[in-house]
Amino acid sequence: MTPRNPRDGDPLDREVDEALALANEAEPAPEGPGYSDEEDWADAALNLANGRPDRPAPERGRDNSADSTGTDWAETALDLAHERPGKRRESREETGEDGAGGEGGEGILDADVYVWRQFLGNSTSEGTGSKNTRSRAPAPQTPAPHPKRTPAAPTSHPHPLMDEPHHSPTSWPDARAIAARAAVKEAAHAAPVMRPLSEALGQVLAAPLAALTDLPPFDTSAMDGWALAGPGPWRLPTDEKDQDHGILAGHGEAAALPDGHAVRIATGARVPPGATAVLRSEYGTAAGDGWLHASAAHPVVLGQDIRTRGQECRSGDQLLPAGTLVTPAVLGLAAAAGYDELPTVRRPRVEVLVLGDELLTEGLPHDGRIRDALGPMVGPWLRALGAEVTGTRRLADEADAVCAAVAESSADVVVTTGGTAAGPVDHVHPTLRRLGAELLVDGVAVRPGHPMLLARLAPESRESREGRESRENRESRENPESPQNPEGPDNPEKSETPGPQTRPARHLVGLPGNPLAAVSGLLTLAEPLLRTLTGRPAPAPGPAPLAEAVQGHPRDTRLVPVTFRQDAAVPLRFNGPAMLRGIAVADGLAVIPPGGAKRGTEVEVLDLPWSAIATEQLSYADQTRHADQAHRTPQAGHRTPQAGHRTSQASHRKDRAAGHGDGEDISPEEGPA
Ligand SMILES: Nc1nc2c(c(=O)[nH]1)N[C@H]1C(S)=C(S)[C@@H](COP(=O)(O)OP(=O)(O)OC[C@H]3O[C@@H](n4cnc5c(N)ncnc54)[C@H](O)[C@@H]3O)O[C@H]1N2
Ligand code: MOO
Repeated sequence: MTPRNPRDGDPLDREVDEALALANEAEPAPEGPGYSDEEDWADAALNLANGRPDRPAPERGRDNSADSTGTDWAETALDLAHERPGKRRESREETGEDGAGGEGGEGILDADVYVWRQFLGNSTSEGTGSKNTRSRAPAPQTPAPHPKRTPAAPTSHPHPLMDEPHHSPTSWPDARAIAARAAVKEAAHAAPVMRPLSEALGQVLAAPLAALTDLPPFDTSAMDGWALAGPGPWRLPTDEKDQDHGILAGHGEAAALPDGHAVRIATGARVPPGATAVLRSEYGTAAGDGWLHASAAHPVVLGQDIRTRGQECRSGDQLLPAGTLVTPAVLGLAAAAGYDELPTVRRPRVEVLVLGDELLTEGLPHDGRIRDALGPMVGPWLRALGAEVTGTRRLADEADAVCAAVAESSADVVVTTGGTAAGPVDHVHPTLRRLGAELLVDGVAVRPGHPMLLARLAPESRESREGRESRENRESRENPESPQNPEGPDNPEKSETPGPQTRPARHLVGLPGNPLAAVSGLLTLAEPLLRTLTGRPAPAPGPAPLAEAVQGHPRDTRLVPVTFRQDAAVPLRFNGPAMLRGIAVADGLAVIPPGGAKRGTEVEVLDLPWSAIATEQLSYADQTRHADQAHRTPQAGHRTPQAGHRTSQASHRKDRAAGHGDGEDISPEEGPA
């Protein structure tokens, strides 16, 4: 049996996570990151906590004969933590080691001390000077058990990966890159969907938008005034109607204007042939003698206030590349350029499976049961990421039920919540094994959310598809009113179920059950996966300076909810893995590298995809109005989507930051610790 990775499933790691959250809340964080002088003791504390040796005994000066009673091994961690930096540095140099994590740049975790203090009743135990410490330390290879807390031993903690080759979590950047690449083939095979403009908001252009007309399509007047021919003064028409209104917008071509003549014209009206300029009404005087005079202050310039045909674009010009998000402005431009419908990227169909017997769908928590916080949250977020959420189903913690639900799902992407860890009813790993799925990412070095996973499922088998289809047909015959989604019309769109040939594989994103960990999984794995499947551009990198230092995990990336104030990212409290209070008032998730980040450090901030939700909702309203209109696939010869052209959408961060700068945002200090 391969020894378990000490980082997998260690309860102490969870304590560290909680402590990180609390440490951020309790005291102002010291100016991080790095705390390079203290790297050793943090490693030592973690190593001992994880029941593994920290340093070879001679270098550490441990006395192997020391008695290993009770709290010794824990005290040792604390003792190491209290060592003087100079001493530690010396020890590091002596050993030539680079820290236990092997990833470099590891930093101290004040939170580690916090955890240890909690275990030890907030005391550091008597006589724990740097020298005494070493002589009292137990043999590092055989840490004595703590009376209250036994360091995890390989055999005491079954983990689904124990029987597999050495498994280490994927780094956070790698996990995102893998997720972004995972469905490239599927994205390339998906046929575009033609949508009427009224249903295209929030979709992504599957093909470049080429102008179907010149814009403006003819020479138009930019102002209300007179169309003029040649130099003035100009003779005005004698016809009463022409004197009153002249040429109005929305009419066919007017009669040619002879040289030296003028005629009233409205903004947007077609300029008559022969006109050389437009004179604004406020710059000219029609004295009543049949002549128009330009005011001396505004001499007429050739072509003034005429918008010439094709000024904005010529027919055939590319206005927008494929991959552009259809915003209200894009709808307007497309309409102006002659479009009635747009080729859009087919939205990936996503089914959400919420696992957990303890979950309630209504009312207050009782009898050890809690409200399902993920069911209401994950679907809308997935829609904001461009998915067509076909349904959110709650499943019992029952292996066969979970396996059947995943196997039979017709969705392109199955998103599960909970059950990713190694508990007795955590059925995600066993299900994936049973289904022969390929694990692309199995655990990520990120806090919270480290048990998250991404798998490639075999395409739905023919038997499974036929069984499902006949069941669905039967159900819809029996109850034609009932939506397929048991939660109601999660999405009113007509389903864009493609043929099996366009869905060569399906994917599964396993989100951890802790709610903030699930959000972390959404942004780490689901966002890049769906970005590829929806043809959306990668978000523009949006670094922001940290308003205060943030403690780091020694090896893992941390994602910390932040709000923006005067362009700086202010870390929010209540950022523990099981908490949603921080993220609920956040503008984004700051990416804190292993070891932490100092105040002022520019860190990446992941946008939370709720600005897109607004467009989804608008789209929803429009869709209900146009429910009778079927989606059509493009006719032969219609423009086909082209890969590779992606524009990055403007980041809203600056705007949001400006908004928060006015002092009306929610204070990150609000609420009790
Ligand atoms: N032995 C180990 N235990 C745990 C590990 C580990 O590595 N080894 N990792 C911990 C971490 S970190 C996380 S995160 C969780 C992930 O656990 P699961 O994905 O298996 O999720 P559950 O055990 O089902 O639930 C965890 C937690 O979250 C609550 N939960 C679940 N679903 C919901 C929901 N829809 N709404 C609200 N809350 C939910 C659940 O009640 C649990 O409290 O595992 C740790 N354990
Ligand atoms: O720490 Mo878990 O990764 O709670 O998310």
